[in-house]
Amino acid sequence: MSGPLVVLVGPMGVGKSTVGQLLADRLGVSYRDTDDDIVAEQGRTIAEIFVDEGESVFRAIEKAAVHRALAEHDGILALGGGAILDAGTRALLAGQRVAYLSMDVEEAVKRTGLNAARPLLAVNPRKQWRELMEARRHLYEEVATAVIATDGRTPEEVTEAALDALELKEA
Ligand SMILES: Nc1ncnc2c1ncn2[C@@H]1O[C@H](COP(=O)(O)OP(=O)(O)O)[C@@H](O)[C@H]1O
Ligand SMILES: O=C(O)C1=C[C@@H](OP(=O)(O)O)[C@@H](O)[C@H](O)C1
Ligand SMILES: [Mg+2]
Repeated sequence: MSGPLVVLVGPMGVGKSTVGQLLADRLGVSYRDTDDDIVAEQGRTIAEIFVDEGESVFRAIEKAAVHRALAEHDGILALGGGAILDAGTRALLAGQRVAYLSMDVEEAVKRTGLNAARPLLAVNPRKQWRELMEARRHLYEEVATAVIATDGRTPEEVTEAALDALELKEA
């Protein structure tokens, strides 16, 4: 299978970036995060791109970054939470090992509610998160080859559960 060893998807704040790094360490492979690629390429934060140019411009930048990373990277790849909104991206994920990290709304508010770096949750995070999940849950499920619940688990415990669910052995 070409492409990343594992692609991580799931909503904002579920721990894709945190667990992605831990998984890479445990498996002895490299880690890449498409949000980091976008910030490096654009020379500005994700929040700045949203404020300056709006969500649709961000999505176009994101789509290009995700497609590039899927073609280039062979380690652990974490996507931004909305990357799966793009049908072309979902098509590229078919045939990949894709882990969907999930959580319920209370856990989401705990992790992201006060974090202004995520512009989509800046106002009324609980309601916004529910609406985002109504629109996206089926897309995460569509692309996933494994679903890992993160509620009440530490990042290390989630990493362990992911290694089990993905049937991956450590280096
Ligand atoms: N399993 C976990 N339990 C508690 N907090 C977590 C867990 N995983 C991540 N976090 C925290 O939640 C926030 C969002 O994590 P992050 O890895 O950036 O998520 P994502 O990349 O999915 O948006 C960070 O402050 C991180 O430290
Ligand atoms: O879910 C989303 O639409 C977004 C998720 C964010 O990434 P994380 O999922 O890593 O927080 C980031 O790409 C942007 O703020 C939009
Ligand atoms: Mg992230």
